[in-house]
Amino acid sequence: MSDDTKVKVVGLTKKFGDLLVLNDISFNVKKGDFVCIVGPTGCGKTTFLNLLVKLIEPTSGQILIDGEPADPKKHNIAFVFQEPSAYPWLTVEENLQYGLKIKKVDQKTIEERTKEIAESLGLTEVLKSYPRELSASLEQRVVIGRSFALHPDLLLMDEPYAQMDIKVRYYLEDQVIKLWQKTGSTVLFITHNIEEAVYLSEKCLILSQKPTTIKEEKIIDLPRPRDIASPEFIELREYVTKQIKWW
Ligand SMILES: Nc1ncnc2c1ncn2[C@@H]1O[C@H](COP(=O)(O)OP(=O)(O)OP(=O)(O)O)[C@@H](O)[C@H]1O
Repeated sequence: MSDDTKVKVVGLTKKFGDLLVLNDISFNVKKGDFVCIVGPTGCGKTTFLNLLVKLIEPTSGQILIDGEPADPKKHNIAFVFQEPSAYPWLTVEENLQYGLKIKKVDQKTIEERTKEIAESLGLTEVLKSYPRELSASLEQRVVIGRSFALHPDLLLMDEPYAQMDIKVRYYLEDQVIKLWQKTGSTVLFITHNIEEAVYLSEKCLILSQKPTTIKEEKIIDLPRPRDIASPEFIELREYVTKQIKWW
């Protein structure tokens, strides 16, 4: 495996009973890449992330991170799922610092990261609040902040902005790009929103209907910052939409 491969997926197959969901999928993700996974509803996008973090086991095939079987205990992975899942017994500040304390990061770095993340995600005013005192959208920002704070090697995001209004979503899309540019993390981002995928990614992995295979790996070679109203952007957005064709 070449040195610049972060994630290597080999012959990955997942069945639930008789239902064949992922059908012998293979692909590589380069270190530092930003890949969006798009595809029809129910094609197995979340199943793929669940396999990656070992919530479930594959029927066959494997996922390697840095050449070794994926293991969230060993690899520096952070994830944000669709439903907000801040730790309810901790304040916002304690949530942001949770992973850093487990990793025994020094106190000065913890304080610097907390300040920076709280400012960039608009959480400074609520640092002493508990998740139950926040809206779902604000709670999701806490979860996003908790994962950003770790400066993970691999950041997995499953429709993280689905519940946000459009202004907040645009703002948070720019924040994830900033984090990615600053830390060099590899990002795998699942979304239903094709505009979001073309705005964020260096590559769109387009999945087929079940039994799911990779329909295309589409390179998104637009300069940044991207302009969603430019003809080049619209052309790519329409191309990816046509490839998915779930209607
Ligand atoms: N634990 C499970 N047991 C049985 N079937 C499952 C299980 N988890 C997922 N499935 C089925 O596997 C298929 C893929 O589900 P998955 O949630 O991964 O799709 P998805 O692409 O993320 O969907 P969406 O676009 O709606 O978010 C679906 O048909 C789903 O019903």
